[in-house]
Amino acid sequence: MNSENAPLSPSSKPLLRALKGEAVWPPPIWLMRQAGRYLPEFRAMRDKADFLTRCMTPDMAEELTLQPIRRYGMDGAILFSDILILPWAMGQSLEFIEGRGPVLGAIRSAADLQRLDPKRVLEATAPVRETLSRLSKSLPEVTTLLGFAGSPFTVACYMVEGGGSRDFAATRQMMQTEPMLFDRLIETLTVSTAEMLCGQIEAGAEAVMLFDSWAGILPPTAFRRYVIEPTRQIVRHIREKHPGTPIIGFPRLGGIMVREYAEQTGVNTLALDTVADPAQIAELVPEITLQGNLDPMALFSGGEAMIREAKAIRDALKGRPHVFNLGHGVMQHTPPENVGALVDAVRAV
Ligand SMILES: Cc1c2[nH]c(c1CCC(=O)O)Cc1[nH]c(c(CCC(=O)O)c1C)Cc1[nH]c(c(CCC(=O)O)c1C)Cc1[nH]c(c(C)c1CCC(=O)O)C2
Repeated sequence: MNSENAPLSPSSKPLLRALKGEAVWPPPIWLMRQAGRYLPEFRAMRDKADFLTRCMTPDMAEELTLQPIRRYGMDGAILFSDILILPWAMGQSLEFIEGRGPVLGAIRSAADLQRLDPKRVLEATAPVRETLSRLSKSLPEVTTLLGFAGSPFTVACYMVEGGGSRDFAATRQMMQTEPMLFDRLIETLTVSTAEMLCGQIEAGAEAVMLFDSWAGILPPTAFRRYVIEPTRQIVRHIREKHPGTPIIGFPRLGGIMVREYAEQTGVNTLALDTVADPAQIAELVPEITLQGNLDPMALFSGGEAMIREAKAIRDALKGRPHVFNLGHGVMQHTPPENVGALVDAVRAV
């Protein structure tokens, strides 16, 4: 067999190479929430089934994962699922309500926590692994398949609050008044998240991402205890079983604390939020891969300003391992053509 039709080795995937620490130029690109309501083909599927059904039906989840790959040829395909699948799999009630977001049966006491059953997780998430295993066959050869989970702290925020919140007051109060209960919740989530991510890797995920969307609401001592330490444990557990699989950490709005996070958790890649200055962070953290961090509003608005901002980020990180992405998810009414223009701009050399 000559080299032209030899099967591609994993290292010929630009995103995987960048996640493993190589400065690939131009940087590979994928976007958080690239499968979403801004795509007409996504909205068409939405009328067919509720969100949980779409996540837990391999046919649908596979199709939804593939939609942005077909349209834009992204370098990464992120599994269509949600961070709240984990509490749901443990037995917490979960509903996604139009215009309101997720609604869960709030965990406020030891008895509430006791009712959850982490032993159910493996079986309840079997369809997710089936989706990944189908995707590893249906994706283009150059595309990297990404699994993910929420980080224990962010998932705990939704579990305690019973949904989204402006300030997650009930969660922060539980940390103060019932630290043993909150610690137990975090420990339960840490173990289950590590196991779930290993399962995703065994089913075909080539890298995994930990979303810690609310890390930035914590003071430093709590950030170390509830963000850095659980992440470190999850990374250690995954490394023991799957030493070569890259792990992306996203401690959103972590500010200067991202330095300790990058030094101490062992993640391969630090995902930057919209507020982070890429050049400054590059100075601050060890030589790991950086991911990010265009403002989703720049993508929403498009035009020359978007292209200028995207190129400034790309050029600021030139020479260093970088994965182009947003600083947070794609906004709901983003014009799909702006996403195409962004991909072209990032790839134009
Ligand atoms: C906090 C959080 C959640 N989910 C997620 C986070 C972390 C990232 C972040 O900070 O945004 C992560 C997530 N959610 C979803 C994905 C799938 C893959 C992708 O990025 O394309 C991923 C990686 C699908 C989704 N998750 C959700 C949708 C929309 C539901 C629908 O289409 O009916 C999608 C496509 C619902 C969801 N899920 C969640 C909320 C708060 C909501 C409601 C808000 C909203 O509707 O946008 C919890």
